[in-house]
Parts: sequence; C-alpha cells; structure tokens
Amino acid sequence: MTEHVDVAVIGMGPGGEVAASRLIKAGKKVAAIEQELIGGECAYWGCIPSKTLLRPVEALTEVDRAAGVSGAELNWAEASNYRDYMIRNLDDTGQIDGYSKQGALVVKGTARITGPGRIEADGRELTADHIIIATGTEAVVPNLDGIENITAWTNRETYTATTLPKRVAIIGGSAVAVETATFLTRFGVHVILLHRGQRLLEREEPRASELVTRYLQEAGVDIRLGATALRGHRDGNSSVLDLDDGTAINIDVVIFATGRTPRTQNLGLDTIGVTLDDRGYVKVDNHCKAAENVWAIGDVTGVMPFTHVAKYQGRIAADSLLGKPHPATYEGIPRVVFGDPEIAAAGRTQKQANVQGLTTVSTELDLAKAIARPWTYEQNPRGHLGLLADTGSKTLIGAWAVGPMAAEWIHHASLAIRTKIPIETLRDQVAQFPTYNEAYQAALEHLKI
Ligand SMILES: Cc1cc2nc3c(=O)[nH]c(=O)nc-3n(C[C@H](O)[C@H](O)[C@H](O)COP(=O)(O)OP(=O)(O)OC[C@H]3O[C@@H](n4cnc5c(N)ncnc54)[C@H](O)[C@@H]3O)c2cc1C
Ligand SMILES: NC(=O)c1ccc[n+]([C@@H]2O[C@H](COP(=O)([O-])OP(=O)(O)OC[C@H]3O[C@@H](n4cnc5c(N)ncnc54)[C@H](O)[C@@H]3O)[C@@H](O)[C@H]2O)c1
Repeated sequence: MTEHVDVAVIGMGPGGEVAASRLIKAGKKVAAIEQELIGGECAYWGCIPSKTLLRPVEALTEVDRAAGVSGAELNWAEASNYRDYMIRNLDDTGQIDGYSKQGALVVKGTARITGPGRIEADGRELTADHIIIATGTEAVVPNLDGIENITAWTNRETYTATTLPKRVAIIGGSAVAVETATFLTRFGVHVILLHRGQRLLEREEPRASELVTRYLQEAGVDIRLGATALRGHRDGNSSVLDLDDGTAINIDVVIFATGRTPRTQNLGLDTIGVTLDDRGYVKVDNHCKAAENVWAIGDVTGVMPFTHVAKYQGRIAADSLLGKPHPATYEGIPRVVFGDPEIAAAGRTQKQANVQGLTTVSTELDLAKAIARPWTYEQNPRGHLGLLADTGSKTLIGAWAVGPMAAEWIHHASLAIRTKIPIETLRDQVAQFPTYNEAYQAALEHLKI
C-alpha cells in the first residue's frame, strides 16, 4: 500500500526536525524518516555531548582562575552520567512518540528516492508532494595503512565513551580536534594532537590560531604541526603511529577528527534532478530549493556545517514550501569553537576580504589592557578581540574573539555585520559596565576609519 503525505523529510537531525515541526504546526501531513536516531549527529554524538562534557572543564578553569575560590575537581563518573542523560541514553523513543502524537508519519529506516515524489523506506512506499533532504554528513576516516591494527575512534566513540583512555593521538586541526583535545586533556588524558597543516583552525584568522595553540599547550596538549601519520600497528596493548618525521608514538586510541562527507550516495537523487557539487554536496538556491518540489537543508548542502545553520535552513525551506518565501542570508553567522577559552568569529576573515578586493582596516584588542571585566572575572585575564571593517561602506565585515564566553558576546558583531550598522553608530553604542561587550567600543576607538 502506498501512503501519501504532503512533505517527506528525509533525515531527522536538527535541520529535519525544525523543518518537520514547522510544517506540522502549519497543518501539513509530514513523513519524518530517520535511519538512526531522531535528533541526528548533533543530539547524540556531536554538539550536545561535547558541550556537556566541556562545561565541567570550563567550570574547573573558572574556579582555577577566579580569586577566592578553590578546591574544584572533575568527576568523570558524574560528568559521563549527565552526558548519557543529555544524549537520552541513545534512545529516541520519546521523539518517535512526540512526532507521532503531533500527527506525523514516523518511519524508522533508510530512505531511497525512486522518482519524483516517490520514496521507499523500511519496506514502505510513500508518495509526497514535496521532499526535504536533510541527511547530513558522516565522519571521514582516512585510509591509513594498518588502521585495522590500531584502536581508532571518531567523534561517535569519543563522545559516548564510558571509560577514558590514558593516552590518545588526535588527528586533525579543526573544530573537533580542538574541542576534543580541550575536553580530554583537562580530564587527565595525555593528548598528542597531530595536524598536517601549519596552524590550527586554518579557516580562521592566524592570530586566533596562535592563541588557541598557546592555550592548548598551556593545558598540557602536545601539539605537533606539519605532522602526518604514515601507518599504524600494534605493540602489545598499545596502538602505535609511525610519523613522517621518522618518530613513532605509542597511545591507547587514535581519534580521527578529519572532517565529514555528505550522505548523498545511494539516495536516488539522480531520479529527481538534484545536482551535486564536486564534493558531493547538494546544490541549493537561496531558498534551499534543490529541484522542482525538492529542498535540501543542513550539512548536506555544505553551506555552513553548523546546527544553527541547519535549523535556519529548516525554517527557510519550510516557509518557502508554505508559500511564505524569504531568502537565506549567511552574513555574520557566528562560528564558535568551544575551546578553553572559547574561540568565536563572524563575517569575513582578512584573507576572504582580500580575495573580494575590499579595502579594509583592522584592529586587535588585548581586553585586559582596555576594559575591567576580564579582571573582575579572573586573575591573569585572557581575552582578545579582532575587528575588520570595510572602508568603503564604513561597516564591520568581520570579527574574531578568543576569551571567556566569547560564544555569547560574538553575537554583537554578528548582528552588526548582518545589518551593516555604521561604525559611527557602533561607536556610540553603550554596553553595560563591566562586561566583555565593552571590548567592542574599546576596539572601535582604535579602528582607523
Ligand atoms: C563532535 C561534533 C561537535 C559538534 N559541535 C557543534 C556545535 O557545538 N555547534 C554547532 O552548531 N554544530 C556542531 N557540530 C556540527 C553539527 O552536528 C551539524 O552541523 C548538525 O548535526 C547538522 O545537522 P543536519 O540536520 O544537517 O544533519 P545530521 O545531524 O547529520 O542529521 C542527519 C540525519 O539524517 C539521517 N539520514 C541520513 N541518510 C538518511 C536516509 N537515507 N534515510 C533516513 N535518514 C537518513 C541520519 O541518520 C541523521 O540522523 C558538531 C559536529 C561534531 C561531529
Ligand atoms: N562548535 C562547533 O560549531 C563545532 C564543533 C565541532 C565540529 N563542528 C563541525 O563538525 C564538522 C567536522 O569538524 P572537523 O573538525 O572534523 O572537520 P573540518 O573539516 O573542519 O577539519 C578537518 C581537519 O582534519 C584535517 N584532515 C583532513 N583529512 C586529513 C587526513 N587525511 N590526514 C590528516 N588530517 C586530515 C584537516 O586538515 C582539518 O584540520 C565541521 O563541519 C565543523 O564545523 C562544529
């Protein structure tokens, strides 16, 4: 029997969930199709467990650095118990019930599109007026010689671990590598971070890379830049990596933080006229439309691989489908790496502005030299803010910050970039004293524009 719905959402990660919920609320009959757990990578193996485990680390740092408080200790048993609660013990029964009660047709199985508006999943045949592709990405594990002989983890094993290894090597130099190193080193794991590039967080400003490297090293991480693992083998209980500099390292676990690849294979996308880019991501327009009556949202589009962007695109696609279209804009969307302290950015980097031929001015502020909040917050205060402005439009086009709670206060720059607030107005804006937000006013004073 073929079942008909208004909209079939394939993949119920954060993108799919937001689109499905918005459409259900608008009265649409929705099929919510999910092959693993409703909530996707973010809820069980990504953002939620990583940020839950980084929070005690952050709290410990706060106690270590604030004057007049001492004695904090990390407790792995309690931290991992709370992590398990936060990832729902890898059980999505509540989500299945919730969507079913709202009237959705919940299908647990791998969907395959068989033609325009036609889908097979879990042995069922569905027809749908519209299809939303929200299938996300999966971890890439490089084809390392001898990988079968070592203990190799991705984010999935790392963020569901019940016991922590004593020694790990993390391969990669971006968000997952930095956050994982931050979490593990503070929980007492000996961490060697192997990055093939010359700096961490290569897509961000070089100065942010410099600061994150310093803070990770101070926390005890052994960072090896320009380092490549050539092969793996076993030595008793140890996993061994031979490196390209002729040395070898003995560890318990190798964690691959080496990026993601879109789940677009074997989906049947060729049957509905969807085009993929050369990396396999679904091409979409600024309404997230991928073909006639087909939308794509979230990581599978390769636009900006963050949960907040997947959710935004879920709103964009649902509204478009509901006849209330508004184009997506990605100007100023924050990018945060939850290190200790946090590394946050919004808008363009200097390099991107140069490529676009913009004439710019920039400044960097050491917060401790300019405002009070870093000093009331902690001893030996940390905190840097960088601003990039376009001299033509006299607006902010980029910002980066490394400091406590930077994930929160980057939003000031985010909004300024998105809405093109004149520098003159930003300079006249008054922030609460004493807050990290005061850094903007202080930095803007130095901007030669
Ligand atoms: C360790 C880690 C930490 C992260 N931390 C953050 C963070 O702090 N903040 C942030 O913004 N982002 C973070 N991210 C990124 C974030 O997880 C992703 O951007 C987000 O999950 C993307 O959502 P999505 O809905 O596009 O895809 P996903 O979450 O990948 O969900 C896609 C879903 O589709 C399902 N699916 C795939 N194919 C099919 C099929 N054929 N049929 C049925 N179902 C299918 C999958 O099972 C999955 O549940 C992190 C990622 C990792 C790995
Ligand atoms: N706070 C956040 O928002 C957050 C946190 C974690 C992850 N994420 C997202 O999750 C995704 C995955 O993050 P990621 O850090 O794994 O991916 P990434 O693509 O950002 O970085 C991959 C890293 O692995 C390295 N690498 C790739 N292939 C390699 C190989 N064969 N050998 C050695 N090194 C190799 C790259 O040089 C790079 O440093 C990203 O899209 C990221 O934005 C977001």
